[in-house]
Formats: sequence, C-alpha cells, structure tokens
Amino acid sequence: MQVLKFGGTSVANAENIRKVVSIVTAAKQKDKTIVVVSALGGVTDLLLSASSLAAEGDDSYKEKLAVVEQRHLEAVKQLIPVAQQSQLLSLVKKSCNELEDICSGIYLLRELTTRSKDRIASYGEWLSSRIIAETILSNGVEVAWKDSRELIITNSNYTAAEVDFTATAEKVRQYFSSSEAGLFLLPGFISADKKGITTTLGRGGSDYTAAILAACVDAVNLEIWTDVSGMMTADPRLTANARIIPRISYQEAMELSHFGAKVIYPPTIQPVMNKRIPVWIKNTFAPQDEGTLIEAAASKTGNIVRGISSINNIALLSLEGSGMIGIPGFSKRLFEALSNERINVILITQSSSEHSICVAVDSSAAALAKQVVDAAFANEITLQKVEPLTIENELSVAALVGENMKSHPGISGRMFSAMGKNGVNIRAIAQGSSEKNISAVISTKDVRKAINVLHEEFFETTYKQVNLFIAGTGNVGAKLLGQLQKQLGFLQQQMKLQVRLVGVSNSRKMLLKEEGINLEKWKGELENGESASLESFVEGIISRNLRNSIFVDVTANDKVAAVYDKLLQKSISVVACNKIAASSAYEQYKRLKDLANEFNCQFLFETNVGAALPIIGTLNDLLRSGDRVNRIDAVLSGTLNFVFNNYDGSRPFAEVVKQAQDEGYTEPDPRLDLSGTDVMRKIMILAREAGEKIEMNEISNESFMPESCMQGSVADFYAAMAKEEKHFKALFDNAAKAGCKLKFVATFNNGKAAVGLQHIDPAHNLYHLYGKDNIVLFYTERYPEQPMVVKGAGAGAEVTASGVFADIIRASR
Ligand SMILES: NC(=O)C1=CN([C@@H]2O[C@H](COP(=O)(O)OP(=O)(O)OC[C@H]3O[C@@H](n4cnc5c(N)ncnc54)[C@H](OP(=O)(O)O)[C@@H]3O)[C@@H](O)[C@H]2O)C=CC1
Ligand SMILES: N[C@@H](CC=O)C(=O)O
Repeated sequence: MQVLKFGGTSVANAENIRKVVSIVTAAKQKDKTIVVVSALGGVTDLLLSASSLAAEGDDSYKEKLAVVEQRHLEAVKQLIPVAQQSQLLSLVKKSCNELEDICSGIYLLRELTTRSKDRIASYGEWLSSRIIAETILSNGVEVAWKDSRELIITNSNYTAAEVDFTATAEKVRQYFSSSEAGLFLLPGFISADKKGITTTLGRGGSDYTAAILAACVDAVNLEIWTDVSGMMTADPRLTANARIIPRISYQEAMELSHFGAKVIYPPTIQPVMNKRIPVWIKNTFAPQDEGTLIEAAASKTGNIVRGISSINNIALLSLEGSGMIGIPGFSKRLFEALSNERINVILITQSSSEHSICVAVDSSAAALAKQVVDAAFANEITLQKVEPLTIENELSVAALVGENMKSHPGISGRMFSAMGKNGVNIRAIAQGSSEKNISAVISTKDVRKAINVLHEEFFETTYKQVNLFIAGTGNVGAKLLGQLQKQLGFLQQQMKLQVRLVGVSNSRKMLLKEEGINLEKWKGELENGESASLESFVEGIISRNLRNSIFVDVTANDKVAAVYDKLLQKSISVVACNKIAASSAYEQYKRLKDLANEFNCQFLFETNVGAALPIIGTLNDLLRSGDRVNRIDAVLSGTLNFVFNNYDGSRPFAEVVKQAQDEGYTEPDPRLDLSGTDVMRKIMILAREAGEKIEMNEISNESFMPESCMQGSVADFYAAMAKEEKHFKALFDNAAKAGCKLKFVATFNNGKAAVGLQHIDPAHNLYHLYGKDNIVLFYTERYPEQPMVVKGAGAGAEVTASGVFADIIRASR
C-alpha cells in the first residue's frame, strides 16, 4: 500500500487536477494506493474569510461563497463529460447551499464558534475530493471515495484537533482491509470527534491525514505531491543556486521545515517517522523529477550540511545583570513568565559567565514578553540586580542543518568566518549538543547575503560570485573593463570565480544593475545611465548588501578616495590605483588598513607604486618573513624615465612630455609627474609599508622644474615648458658631458625619504632602464649588499589595468 497526497496548488484548477489524475492512474499500476487531497488552492482561505465576514455582519461573505461555488462548478464542467455532470453539479450546488445557510446563521447570530469554523472549512476538502474522485471514475479508473471523518477520530479541540490514534488505527485498518478496491480517495484535513461532529487537524492538515493513514496501514511509502521538486538546499527566492536535496533524514527535514522550508509541516511527519516509512517530496508539475526522499537515517553521502534556512521577524530578548551570577532559578522564572503567556521561544543562549540570558521570540510577542518579564523581575530590577529586559528587533535566524555536522569539526568555524568576511554581524549563536543545527541571529537586512554566502561556502564547489563596483572609466578604467570582459570565462572555468560588474561610474554617469552589466556593452549602457552622484553610487553599493563586493577606484579623485572608509566599514573590499588615500595623512592610511583588518576585507593598492610590478607585494613578503628594510633606491616615475630616455634636445622637452601623456604614462594632471609629487607619494607609500610613520612634508624634493612651469593650468604648463627649453637642454648636456643619464631617483634611508634628479653613470644599478621602466632596489638585512630588485614597465594603462585586475583577484580570494 502506498499513500499519495496532493496539496492545494496541485488541485487548484481543472488543468492541474488532470495532472493529478494521470499521476494517480500511473501509481495505481504499481501498488494499492490511497490518495489524499487538499481543497482547491485558495478555497480554504475563501471559506474562512466568508465565515469571519458573516460573523462581523458583513454580507460580502456571499461574494466569497459565490467564488467558491463558481470554482467548483467550473472544475466539474471542465473535468467531467457533459453527460455525467448533472449529479455532481447538483452535489456542488447542494453543498454550497448548505454553506450559504450556515453562514447566514452566523451572519444573523454574529457568532462564529471554532466548531462552525471547522464545519465551514471542511467543505473545501470534501468538495475537491468528490470532484477528483468523479474525474478519475470518468477516466475509466475504479476508485473508492471515503469521507475521512469516518476514519480519523479526534477530540473536540476544534480547528486543531488531536487524533485518537487507537480509535483511528482500528477504523482505518478495518476499512482498508475489508475493501477490495485498488485505489482510494479521501479528503485531507478533516476529521470527526467521537460524536461524529466535524473537526479539522490544523496547520499542515492534509499532510497529517496522509501520514496518519500511511502509518495505520503500514504503507511502503508516503508521497507528498506539491509544486516544487523537493526540499532545497536553501530558499530559491534568496539563492538562485539553491538545488534539490536528493535524500534527507526526518530530523533534518523537520529542522529545515521549522526554519521556513515550507514543504512539510514538522508535526505531520511524526506518524510516519515512528514507523520509519519513507516520505517522497514530488512535483505534480514535473513528475519526472527525482524529488527528495525523507528517510530515517541521515545519508552519509553528499554534503555534510544538508540545507541552509532562515526565519525572519525575530526579536532578541536579553536579560542581564550581575545579580544573576551563581543564583539558580533565574532562567526558570524567565521561561515561566514567557510560557505563562504562551510566548514561543525560538532560540536560547546563555553565556557561561551567567551574566546574561538571551532568547529569540517572534517579534509580534516582544512587547508582551517585555511586560511580563519585567513584571516577573520587578524586585530585582528595583534592587538593580538585573536590568530591565532589552529587546532588539528586525532580526532573523540563519541556520545550517545537517545530522552529519556532529562528526565534522570546523563547520561552525567556516560558517562564522564566511559570514564575518562579508560583514554579517552575528548577534547570538545557538547549537545544541546534537549538532544538527547551528543557528545565528543576524540582522534581517543581512539575511539574503548570509544565505548566499553560506550556500557558496557549503554547496557551491562550482564557483564563487564576486560583485564589482568600478569608479573611473578613463585610460586605465576602460582597459580594465576590456580585460575583465576577455577573462570572464577563464575566471569562471579555471579559478571558479564568477565575476559580475554590478556598478560602474565616471564623473558624468553611473549605472547600477544587480543582475550584472554586460561587459561587452558597458559603454553604451553607462551613457544611458543616470547622472553620476558619488553619494548615490556608494549608497547603491551598500544598500545592495551583496556578498563578496569589491569597490575599484580607477580615478585620480580625492572625493572617491574619501569613500573607502565607509565601504570598508561595511566589509566591502577596496582596490585602488588612485594613490590619494594611501598617500594622504599617515593616520588616514593607517585607519584604512586597520578598517580592512577589523571588517575582514581587503584594502589593496599594489598599482600605487610601479603599476603592475610586484613591488608592494614583494616588500610585504620580505617583512612578513621577518626581514627588515635598511634602504630603498628606486626610479618610480614611468613618465620621467620615459621623458629622460627620449629627450636629447633634438625635439622640444614639452613635446616629449606630451608624448608621455598621450601614451598614457602620466597622471591625469601631468604636473604631478613632472613636479616629482607622484614619486614622493610612491616612496612614501613604500616607506609606510616598510613600517615608517612618514608624511609628505618630511620628504625632500629637489625639483628640476622651473617655477614658471608650475603656475596656472595644464595648457600654461606646456606653454611654459616650451619657453624653458634651454633649461631642459642644459640639464641633458651636463649629464651627457659627465657620461651620465638623467634619472629621477627616490631613496629611503634611515627613516628619511628624498626624491630628485640625478646623474647616473653606466656602472650604476639604475643606469640600464629603458622606456617607461621603473626599478626598486630593496636593501634589507637579508639582502645587505646585492639588493632584491624589481624592474619593468612602471606605467601605462594596459599594465596598470592588469595590476588592478590582479588586486581584484586577490581581494576575491
Ligand atoms: N597611467 C598609469 O600608468 C597609472 C595610473 N595610475 C592611476 O590610475 C588612475 C586613473 O588614471 P587614468 O585612467 O589615466 O585617468 P583618467 O583621467 O583617464 O580617468 C579618470 C576617470 O575617473 C573618472 N572620475 C573622475 N572623478 C570621478 C568621480 N567623482 N566619480 C567617478 N568617476 C570619476 C573620470 O570620469 P570622466 O570619464 O567622466 O572624466 C575618468 O573616467 C589615477 O589615479 C592614476 O594615478 C596608477 C598607476 C599607473
Ligand atoms: N604617472 C605615473 C603612472 C604610475 O603611477 C608614472 O608616470 O609613473
């Protein structure tokens, strides 16, 4: 014998009922079958609201009843051949007249008892079961319809009646063993008390009917047919990557259902659980899908974590006070106060210091809880032994569920670390010693992110989603976007990173798109975007609260650099080629690094020195392994190296500078390069990374630029340089006369940093530098004479973009 139950959506209309009939007909070929059906989807609500309206003296109850009648009549007309319809149509009409009479009585009396409620609600299942049974018969398949009220006996606790299992088992066994039929069909949810008065089984009632019948007849299995293809690893509305769990234990299914996986209502599987009868969750609309098998033992295969779930509308109540320490009875009184008011406790934690007890309850009960708990501890509150109860609202519980978690250390570590890395603050934690469930109370606004992060951590061996927000689409920004577009496939396949561009902005326009911006069309989409507002862009990033978010600053703008603070505090990593933040006041540089540490994210700026050359990374590796920097000698300006490599007086100095700018080596404002400011910033960043607390005004700069060139605009700068050609020629000639090249050199030695133009002879380490090369020589305790050298192209949009790209990958991982 097998039992199949079909829920409200499965029997919502004629089209769905046809699907049910075909599933039932196929099932009957395999074994004797009991079918339990719910009311047509939405009908129970219509009936109950009609009864409430009637009790309130509102005659619009009639409209609700008319809809009920119409839906059933329509179903009959669409499902049953015309010649066979009349009897069933009369039955529907007769039942609807009865309903009308009952509601009219309620309307006149203005009184609705729970007993009448059950009577009214019972029509839903009764009618649907009659119609479905007749449909099966009209398809030429024999089926025995039976009113569940004759088999399922309960007490008279209307609307949530308790089953008398002894009486029920006897009736059920007697009926099914004495019948020759191969297929039975019964209404779910409804039952009767010992006097034969209609009762209902409460929430999840039709599942419960099916489970009771399955247990009483020792069914080989129970199939719950619904509108999803099984229990899922997480709520698919929160996680697009949620997937069906093939096998799950009763305990795990109950835990997940308790936390909102609405496929089954936990108490309803108790009867089958006691008999270890397997339960299948199947999809009426995709019967070919495997579904989920709920069985007695937890499967040893598959994921250790079986599923992730959450409940919203949680309030956290905290009872705190030094007067609680070491004194028994506080928790008893707390829970007594709550239970006297039937306040359901969802989660409990108590610190081992015994200084506080935290309980989570539904938010709707929080105010009452405060009232009763404060009253219960009024004396202690007056004596200041405990504080008045504190309540925090807008919280949720996120939970990992899995019976096998208990034999695997490190699960909670991974859970909390994954959430922590994404800035999800955990307000309370609970894990019973059975370790089937690890629960964390978090802010409701973080639920989506937390569930995604946990899903990624425990289920998605395929890829990790990274959400990028890029400010700056100029020389470097545009190259970066191009490189990302080309590498997306590689990142996903080889590095398991699914990188999405969610936001992009320049100084004029901005675009935020949670589903991701097409990297082939970003330019056009951005042009059609909204007017840029840095504030809204940042708000857009924060409010989206997406996991693994990275803000990428490819501007040279101080206002953009000023938003890192806010972003890091939301655990959003920052990757910057903009040097303003790292070269601002030491306190700010330090603060940003500390914020990144504190909020478990990254602040990366490798390209601030030497573009994509691994300079900061190398320095950090040396220091982390215990080395100490004694001295740094470096050429850090790609622009100046290019200019002095290409200037020999044969064409004007200003023209060579312009070429450097056109080739994308200079800062957006080239005066920063020519004045030496850019190099000062870089040597200062290296000195800071080496541990020196140093500011810009402590760095000496022997500028080679005439004062006249540094006045006015960029155009004035070029014009002035043209006028000073002699000065630049003299610089070149003097160096050439000495057999030297001109190099703009940066040094850091004994805590002092300096930059300036120098004559470099052929024997010098800095002599052989070409094009826009940079070079850094690290003299350290381990490299005292022959320095550790990093050398190569140190400017250019393409290489800089690749350095930013590398930082994005670092931040992603
Ligand atoms: N070139 C190189 O070799 C290297 C450059 N860098 C750094 O790269 C950064 C970018 O340089 P580069 O691409 O040449 O500069 P560009 O001037 O070409 O681009 C700057 C971009 O920033 C945008 N922008 C300016 N203000 C804002 C704002 N408030 N909000 C959003 N976007 C803004 C600009 O917008 P719009 O398009 O509207 O003007 C532009 O798209 C600089 O900080 C530079 O120091 C670092 C290492 C090497
Ligand atoms: N303008 C810079 C670019 C890299 O930081 C340079 O010329 O080196």
